Amino acid sequence: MSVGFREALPLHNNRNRQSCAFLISGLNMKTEDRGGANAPRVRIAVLGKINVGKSALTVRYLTRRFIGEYRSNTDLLYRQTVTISNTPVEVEIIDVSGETRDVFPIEPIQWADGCIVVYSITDKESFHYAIDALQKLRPVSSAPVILLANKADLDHLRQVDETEGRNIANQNGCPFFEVSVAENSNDIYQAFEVLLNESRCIHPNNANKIRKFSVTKMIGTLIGTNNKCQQQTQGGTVVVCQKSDLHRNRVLKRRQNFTATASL
Ligand SMILES: Nc1nc2c(ncn2[C@@H]2O[C@H](COP(=O)(O)OP(=O)(O)OP(=O)(O)O)[C@@H](O)[C@H]2O)c(=O)[nH]1
Repeated sequence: MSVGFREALPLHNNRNRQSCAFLISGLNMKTEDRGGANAPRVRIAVLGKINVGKSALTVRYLTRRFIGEYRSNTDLLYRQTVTISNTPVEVEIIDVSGETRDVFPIEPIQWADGCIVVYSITDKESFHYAIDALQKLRPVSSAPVILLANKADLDHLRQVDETEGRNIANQNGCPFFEVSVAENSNDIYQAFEVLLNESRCIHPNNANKIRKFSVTKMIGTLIGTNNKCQQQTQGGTVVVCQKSDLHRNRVLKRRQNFTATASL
């Protein structure tokens, strides 16, 4: 069950409202290995408490695969080109680690054109974390935000009702999605589409040079132990950077000791 930006736009951003509605009505997005020259770039930050499924969500969206067992303790930057309404868009997604976060992650939020705040329906604390994040976001960023409840497949362990999540989203003027990354909910893709469309509407001229990627190799990077700063592949990239790079290159910082096992 989800609420789209068309409903949320009046509370959220009046600029480009008509064009956003047009784009949303024509949702047709798929991940691609490459895009055209001068594709616009949209940057997304994925926030949330530890263990809510931020990494699994990001990888699911980019690869259609579910990362089942892994651990991570730093932020990751993913790059991929997707097609939205027949237009290639270079997407950068920062997966903000919840593990070592003792202060609110302002840097990735200010870097991003749009934010996804994630909580787990099985973890009430993660819901409170998400509420707190939504409140702290607004003073530091005007970027579009969506609230995403994950692990809907674990209904028997549910601690947060869907209506609670939707009410908080409504109060904050943002779309709400309840999904199961493990089960490949269609709402996962709709959530990204809605956010990317809205973010692109706000930043229509952020054209950048295109990169080429390989999703398969990106997964290899996730599973492997390569610590190079950047893994450029045929279809996708995972970037490992230092925090100090954030201001210099508008590229995000990153984590170590990342191990993963991909399952389809
Ligand atoms: N049952 C179920 N498990 C999930 C789902 N999404 C993620 N998981 C599991 O939840 C655990 C945490 O997922 P991660 O993606 O590492 O969570 P995270 O928020 O990125 O965690 P940090 O990076 O440590 O902040 C993993 O064991 C995943 O397999 C889901 O939709 N359903």
